[in-house]
Amino acid sequence: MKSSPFLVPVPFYWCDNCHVPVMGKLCACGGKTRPVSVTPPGDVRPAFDRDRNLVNRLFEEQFGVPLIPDDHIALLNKVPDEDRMEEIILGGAVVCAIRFIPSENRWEVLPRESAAKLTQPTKRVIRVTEEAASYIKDGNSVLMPGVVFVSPEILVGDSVFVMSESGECVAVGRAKMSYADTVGATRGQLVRTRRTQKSVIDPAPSTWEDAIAANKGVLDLYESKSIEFIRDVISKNPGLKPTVSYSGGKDSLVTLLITLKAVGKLPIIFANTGLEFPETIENVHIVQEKYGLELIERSGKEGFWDGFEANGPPAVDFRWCCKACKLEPVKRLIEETWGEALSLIGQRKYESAKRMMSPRVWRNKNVMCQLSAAPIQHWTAMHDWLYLFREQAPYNPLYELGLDRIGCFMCPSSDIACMKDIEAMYPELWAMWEEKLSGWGSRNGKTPEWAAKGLWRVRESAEGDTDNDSNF
Ligand SMILES: Nc1ncnc2c1ncn2[C@@H]1O[C@H](COP(=O)(O)OS(=O)(=O)O)[C@@H](OP(=O)(O)O)[C@H]1O
Repeated sequence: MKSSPFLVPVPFYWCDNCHVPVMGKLCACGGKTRPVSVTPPGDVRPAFDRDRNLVNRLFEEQFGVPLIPDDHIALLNKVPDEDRMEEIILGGAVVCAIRFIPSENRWEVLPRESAAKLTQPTKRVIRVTEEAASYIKDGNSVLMPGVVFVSPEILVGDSVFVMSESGECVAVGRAKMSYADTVGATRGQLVRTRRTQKSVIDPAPSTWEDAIAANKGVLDLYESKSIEFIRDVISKNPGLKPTVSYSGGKDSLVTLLITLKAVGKLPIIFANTGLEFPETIENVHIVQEKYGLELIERSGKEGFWDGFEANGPPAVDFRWCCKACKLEPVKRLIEETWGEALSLIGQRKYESAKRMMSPRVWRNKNVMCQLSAAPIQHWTAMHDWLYLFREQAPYNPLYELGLDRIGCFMCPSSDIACMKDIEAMYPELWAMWEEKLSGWGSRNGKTPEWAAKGLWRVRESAEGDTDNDSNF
């Protein structure tokens, strides 16, 4: 049997003294940390204001109260699901997950018992006697005998909190009966409880400054290892022009900052696909100016629209676009300018199964003139963010607007939840894309749903060199 590439342990811990995440077994305070159990790959990241507002709004709609206290830091962990699902981590425990249901165009909260240690739900609550509570804590369903209170808004299928009369949350689960069904009922299964991992929670306030201080040793170590790697790969390849591939994303920004410390200024290469968000273009220029760097930009716009006419829109399983808009322009640029180059790239192993298996130094078969190297291959997104906060780096503001990955605005690898956000934030850009999709669709026998419902994102029968995860 093939083992999961994600069996690599996630270095994600919590310090109960400092009330912050620590990316190692020892906190800078000297205390030992405890591991936090998150779903692999565990590329945990901070919840920014927009993420916090979304979680609070959803929790309030379902359970009557917001979840995240203003003075607590919150983290997100993207987990595999039909579309988008995120674990929400507070106080060193996963307190709930939110998942997007594309067919219903809505989010749902899947709570865990630990959420009730942070906030007291007022909606979708069931109260049971202490005797029933001890039975339910053993993993049993909630049966009508023993139930003393049912919130009136409960419908069949709703997620609910099951509380004891003394106020302890004894289980979470899905209602099998509505409130109306329970009126006068003395029998029946009211809730099928969900087994969730019992986790320790440390519900105390803290700040990102506290987290940066707690991670000092870890960040210094990761930085010095990456510096060592950069110096080593450059010295082993003296004939190659060293450069940094900068995309306007957080990983390439970390890579750039570390490169500056390792060897000073190098030219940055930006392949402008013509499908970038305005904030990304602006970020590339801000970074170039702030660090006084030579920016070498190439456009991949023509390649994209020519490819679109010939192939139709790119799909998750047919990403011809990376080759056309990024690899080809960069290949030409390197061949024309230096012949061959070494590019430091913001690739990390926690980003995808393919990247988990990738070597740290490689050549893409489509760009043989470029030797690629990943100084931050072993970093998680949390390392990135703590480092960027510590260095007060000018990161792309799109991350604060709810995007966790920066790339082309209509990347087929984005989930529907993300595309809905982008459509709302950039209506004109999205309308242009839908028009192009509909035009190509009607010329090629596609139904209107193909364009409108995101069906274009998957093309099962595609063949050829699609360079799906471009390994830039
Ligand atoms: N357009 C463009 N121009 C210059 N450099 C780029 C570009 N796209 C990707 N990269 C480099 O590849 C790193 C990983 O990028 P991504 O995972 O976002 O994209 S890709 O799938 O590799 O195309 C990426 O780091 P981050 O984007 O910060 O993750 C860059 O170092």
